[in-house]
Amino acid sequence: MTHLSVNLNAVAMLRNRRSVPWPSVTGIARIALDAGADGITVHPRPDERHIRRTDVFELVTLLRQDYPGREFNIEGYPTEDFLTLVERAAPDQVTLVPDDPLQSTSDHGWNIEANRAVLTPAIERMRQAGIRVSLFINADPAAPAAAANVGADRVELYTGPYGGSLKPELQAVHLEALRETADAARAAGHNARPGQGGLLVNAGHDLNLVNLPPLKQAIPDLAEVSIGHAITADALIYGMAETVRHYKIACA
Ligand SMILES: CC(=O)[C@@H](O)[C@H](O)COP(=O)(O)O
Ligand SMILES: NCC(=O)COP(=O)(O)O
Repeated sequence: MTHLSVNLNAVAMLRNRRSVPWPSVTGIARIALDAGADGITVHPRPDERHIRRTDVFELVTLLRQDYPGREFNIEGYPTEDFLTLVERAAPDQVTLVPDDPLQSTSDHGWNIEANRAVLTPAIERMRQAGIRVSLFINADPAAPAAAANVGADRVELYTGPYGGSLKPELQAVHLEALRETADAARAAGHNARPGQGGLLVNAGHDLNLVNLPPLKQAIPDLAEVSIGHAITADALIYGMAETVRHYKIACA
């Protein structure tokens, strides 16, 4: 089974249109968790355009008090501010993403070799705090070995090119590259940490109910998907609880 982590960025963005506290980010999180979501993901950006620092702490309190065992995943670029926020919130997982603060959304994974000096101490610091580290990577079979070498526990496949491509033949090419990268991750983990198992693989960006099943078929041992944009869009039609139940079936 693949874990479903519901990303609440888009819910926070809707709330932030006005100076009122609704839709409530923690309220929607509760509905998603009651419907069976395995975890919650947020990507607090420096300008707080959607998730605010206060949301991070309210969500961690909600999860720890009322949903023990469900996972909290925080995504972001490893600035000092971000790493301090993550240490204070103590999520289960941090996903390091190479986003420029001005970027409108995530559109690529790490060039790990070129960013070794940024990543190695950040990963070590997060692991010292007892937080699992995942690195956001492109569909590139060389990336998982590099991720294992800088100490990451997992990789998250950037699925934007796959999820966003509307031509089936192009989508098939992207899917094959994702499959090859997941194969490389299993091998990379074994090589970097003999006896401790492969590097687990997460995936996210522009996944939805149509493109998730073929991804699951290509990568049956996919550990986790984090999905926000499509879940929020589907929730406008079906409601959050019903939408989460549909995605849980796709993750089974
Ligand atoms: C890291 C990642 O894949 C992103 O999907 C991100 O969480 C989305 O960020 P925005 O919601 O700000 O577009
Ligand atoms: N890590 C990807 C994520 O959290 C959500 O991406 P999207 O579904 O909003 O594109």
